[in-house]
Amino acid sequence: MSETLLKVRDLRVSFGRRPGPPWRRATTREFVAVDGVSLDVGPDETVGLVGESGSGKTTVARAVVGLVRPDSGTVTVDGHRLGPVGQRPAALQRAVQMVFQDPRSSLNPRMTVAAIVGEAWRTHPVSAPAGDRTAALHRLLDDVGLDASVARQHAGELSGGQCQRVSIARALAVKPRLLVCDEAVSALDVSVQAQILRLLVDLRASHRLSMLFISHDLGVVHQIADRIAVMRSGVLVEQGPAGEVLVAPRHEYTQALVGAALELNTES
Ligand SMILES: Nc1ncnc2c1ncn2[C@@H]1O[C@H](COP(=O)(O)OP(=O)(O)OP(=O)(O)O)[C@@H](O)[C@H]1O
Repeated sequence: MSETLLKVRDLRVSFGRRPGPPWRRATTREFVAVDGVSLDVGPDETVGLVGESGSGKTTVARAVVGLVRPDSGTVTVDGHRLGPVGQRPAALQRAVQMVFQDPRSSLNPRMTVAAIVGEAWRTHPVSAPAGDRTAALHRLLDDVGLDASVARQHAGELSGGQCQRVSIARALAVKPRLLVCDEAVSALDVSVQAQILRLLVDLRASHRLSMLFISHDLGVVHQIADRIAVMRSGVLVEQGPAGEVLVAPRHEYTQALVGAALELNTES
């Protein structure tokens, strides 16, 4: 096993049409959303990826989980290079799981919680419990702070916070090594946000998880990240230990972000 769990190197992702025939080139400009991003996440480490809206954070996350194909650069987990979803060996696909921003739209409202977790086990049979599945499901729900009775409920009947707990349970069901959380608490009320954040901090320790935790909110990232990486306009402008980045930011953009977060804090 390598020292670094996730290694992203020189990642570049663009959107838009590729240059077409020479006579149309002027109308087929690409948009570079992520340009030359390199970052590492170590075992048991949480890295916070911050930056304003549109800076490219989600695109980095989607490239890490294989939902967008980079133009160039590499993503490796434990030294194994990851291709797009569907082309990854099952063990690697299982190793990296994502928790999305809006739990209501990432779960099928007509499925029961038991069926949602069961589907994860069907997709990754090696992680399915060998013995009593109901008991395993109840343990998993307990891990994420949900009562066993929730298993029979449909996702559409649950609150936003409960849905996010189910999303986390679904991710944990396949025993990942790295959880990519993309604005995982942003859509929730402030009090629920704090509960889910607490849950993620606890699970990180109890399940020995590494995390790439994406948020536009420095205050939230401050509560969970060991290291912080700052993105602006598709480029990583600064990264370092959370304490250093927050207390003594070097890049002027990070200084502005920290200043704005402090201002919000004193206003509230
Ligand atoms: N599928 C896509 N097609 C075209 N452009 C895209 C696509 N996905 C993202 N983009 C663009 O890439 C840029 C980066 O978007 P991204 O969602 O990665 O930023 P972000 O930092 O996560 O922002 P937010 O917090 O608002 O989601 C944006 O300008 C966005 O409009």
